[in-house]
Amino acid sequence: MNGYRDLRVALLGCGSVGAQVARIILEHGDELAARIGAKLTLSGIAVRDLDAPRDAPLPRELFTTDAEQLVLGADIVVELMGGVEPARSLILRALEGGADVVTANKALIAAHGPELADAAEQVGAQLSYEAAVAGAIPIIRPLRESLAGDHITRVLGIVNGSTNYILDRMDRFGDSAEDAMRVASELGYLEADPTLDVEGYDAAQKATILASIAFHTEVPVDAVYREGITKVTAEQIEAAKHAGYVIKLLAIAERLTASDGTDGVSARVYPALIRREHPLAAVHGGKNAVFVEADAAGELMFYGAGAGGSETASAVLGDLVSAARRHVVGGPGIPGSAHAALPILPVGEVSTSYQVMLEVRDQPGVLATIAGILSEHGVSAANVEQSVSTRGDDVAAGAPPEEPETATLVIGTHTAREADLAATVEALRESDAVTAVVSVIRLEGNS
Ligand SMILES: NC(=O)c1ccc[n+]([C@@H]2O[C@H](COP(=O)([O-])OP(=O)(O)OC[C@H]3O[C@@H](n4cnc5c(N)ncnc54)[C@H](O)[C@@H]3O)[C@@H](O)[C@H]2O)c1
Ligand SMILES: N[C@@H](CCO)C(=O)O
Ligand code: NA
Repeated sequence: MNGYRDLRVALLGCGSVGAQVARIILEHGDELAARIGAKLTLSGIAVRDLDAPRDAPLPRELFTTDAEQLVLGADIVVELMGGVEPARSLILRALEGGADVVTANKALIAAHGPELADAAEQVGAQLSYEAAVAGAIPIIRPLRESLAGDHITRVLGIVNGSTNYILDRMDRFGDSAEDAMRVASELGYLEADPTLDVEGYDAAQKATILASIAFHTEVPVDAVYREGITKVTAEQIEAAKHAGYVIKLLAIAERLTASDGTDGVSARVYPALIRREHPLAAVHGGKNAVFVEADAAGELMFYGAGAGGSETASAVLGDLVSAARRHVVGGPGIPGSAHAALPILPVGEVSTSYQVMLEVRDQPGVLATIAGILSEHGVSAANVEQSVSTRGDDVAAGAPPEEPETATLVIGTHTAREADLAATVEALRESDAVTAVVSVIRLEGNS
């Protein structure tokens, strides 16, 4: 286009997201050039197989299998291959050469974010990764820029679409965990290794990134406490519904004061109860949402598509336009920010409340014993409900009760320190009054 200088964009990877990014650059080149003040020229697309089918019609002459060479001549490198290597080495090479880098690679940023941010800062280049958390949803830039003058206290995210889809099916259609997982798999919602989704690894990577940005602190992914959804049962979902809650897999980043007065950060992922009136409870299907609490702004929620080729490409293009604008107007990239360097506190320091489902001996004195165990640990019950008794079933079946008759109790606690709650559950497990701890789930989202 006349009057505009060219900015050479090297695209690494041409899968679901990469093909859409290339398509948008080619289809909307004129409009993008007008917004940027320079023309984005795709200098090449690094692929593994030159002849593989693509999700968009793209000129074959753009493809190359030589990613290293492609990176060398680029002004901006867009990495959409995924995985740690060779993505990490290629990005380092690009940054060392002064190119700006845009990536959607959550696994890489979670594991090597500080190293890459340092490399970018050394040369005044820009490293951006809006698409790495919650896909299309603008959340990195709002945390980093729009809320830069506020004090963020907590971030609660539904940042894994496939597990949200599974839990939502169980809640809304009464699916068993196995059936919901099978449908999610058939629809292609799960990662190639579904463990990444259902055991919470993907959400933990995103929690690391959210916590690091929100609290200006390096939060290693290994420091994120993590539980997945594989132990969530249809019975738990039913009990939650009955009590006015929904179960969501949450990635939580929170400012905390530990019991010894230390100010720190907690990053954690687990399935938790959320009140059905909470905005996060209305996040259905494979959608994502991030709920942010900040001192001045109050409560904010960012909602939308956490995955999908063109949806994720939207976030990549936003970063690409921002990097390109910087080439036009000059100035260094936005540096990483880890100046607060807060300690990462263990999950035991978190304040939360538990809902515990117990199978107990159905005999006098049991409730008093359980109340005693709670109070010994400084935990108080907010509500206790006896939901089921096996006595009627045994009699109806005419079977002599070989096992002692039992009842199911659901106890909701008031807020307490996680360590005290966990110790309470252990003591309950060991008590003669309790025949089984059926399930334990935390309650989140209260102010
Ligand atoms: N798909 C989504 O909805 C989504 C959402 C958010 C973030 N992301 C992230 O975006 C990135 C890309 O995801 P995707 O869904 O497009 O993956 P994909 O598997 O569809 O595409 C990746 C492509 O990169 C190619 N590739 C891998 N290694 C390569 C190499 N060494 N040289 C050349 N090509 C190579 C693969 O052959 C493949 O075509 C990942 O980091 C992913 O985590 C994806
Ligand atoms: N497996 C991820 C893809 C998007 O990062 C999800 O289910 O949300
Ligand atoms: Na995003």
